[in-house]
Amino acid sequence: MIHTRGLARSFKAKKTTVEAVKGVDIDVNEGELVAFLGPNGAGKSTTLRMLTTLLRPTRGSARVAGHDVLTDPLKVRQNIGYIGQGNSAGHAHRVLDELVSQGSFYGMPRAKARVRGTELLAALDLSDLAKRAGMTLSGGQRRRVDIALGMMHHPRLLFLDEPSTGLDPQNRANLADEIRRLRSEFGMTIFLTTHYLEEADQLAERVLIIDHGAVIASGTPSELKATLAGDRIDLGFAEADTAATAAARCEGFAGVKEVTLTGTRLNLAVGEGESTLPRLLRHLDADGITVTTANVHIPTLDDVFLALTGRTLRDEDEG
Ligand SMILES: Nc1ncnc2c1ncn2[C@@H]1O[C@H](COP(=O)(O)OP(=O)(O)OP(=O)(O)O)[C@@H](O)[C@H]1O
Repeated sequence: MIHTRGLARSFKAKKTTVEAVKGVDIDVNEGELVAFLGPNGAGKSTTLRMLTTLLRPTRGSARVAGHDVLTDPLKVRQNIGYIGQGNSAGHAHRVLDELVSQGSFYGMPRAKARVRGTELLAALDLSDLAKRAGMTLSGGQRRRVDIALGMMHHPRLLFLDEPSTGLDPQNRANLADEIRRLRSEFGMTIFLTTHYLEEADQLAERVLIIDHGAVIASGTPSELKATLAGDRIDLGFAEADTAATAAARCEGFAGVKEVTLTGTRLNLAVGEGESTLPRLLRHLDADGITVTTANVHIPTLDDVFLALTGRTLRDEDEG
């Protein structure tokens, strides 16, 4: 559904050149729900704008929904839906009329567009809002109307650029349900960008992580966490000496991959945290070593990002 090779885009800004996207290879199969995750400025929107034919690549190639973005941009547009950022500015038109206009834009007769619009509003639980002016809607309602707009022409592939930015957690969760439903009811392929870790983790079947214009990892959230981060155990001791003795005992213990000693604390990289911890505690206890605190840390996608880049996405996530 999406296949890019060496796709790149640079921008000339004053005397410097910004390499926003540095030659990415992306493959998304029909029916997949993929999240493109990365910090601000990583190159997500630039990639999306190239895939949706809004921006010309500097180098490389991209086939989207079966057509080449450079030689057949019109065909690409006819087969995709694009829901960009910041569509939520007020619209004076009524919601259903907006949908009908969108359908007309794609060459649908008005009567047909009205039927399609009514169907979509029902499918997205928006029928009650059909006669409301766009500008009177809440942020969450507006995003769902934006999705309906993007789906008027029956696209097989939907692009969503930061769909939940600016929404409160409740509306973000509702939108996630909606996106899952689009997948299951309409069998759509969905490619969304996000800098919300939880959203990528819970919603996407596959996550592509982008940083400084390059794709640095691709996999299911659990694959990425297992291969790139792994479980950790944190142990606390009353004295630094005890911690040092415990560190020596933990080296080479079954399931322990790495031991880091910091003062009175030990941090262990382990295969399977929840099953290793009780065995480890019994082992240390048998040697007369008293552990004062113990925690198992199951990795998040932020730990994956940290392992790959040495930086955290968490600060971005608060925004
Ligand atoms: N028109 C432009 N002129 C100059 N630089 C640009 C332009 N558009 C994007 N950039 C730069 O390209 C880089 C990637 O930007 P992009 O908007 O693709 O990032 P992003 O991952 O979508 O970030 P965000 O999460 O903030 O939307 C950034 O350094 C940005 O400043």
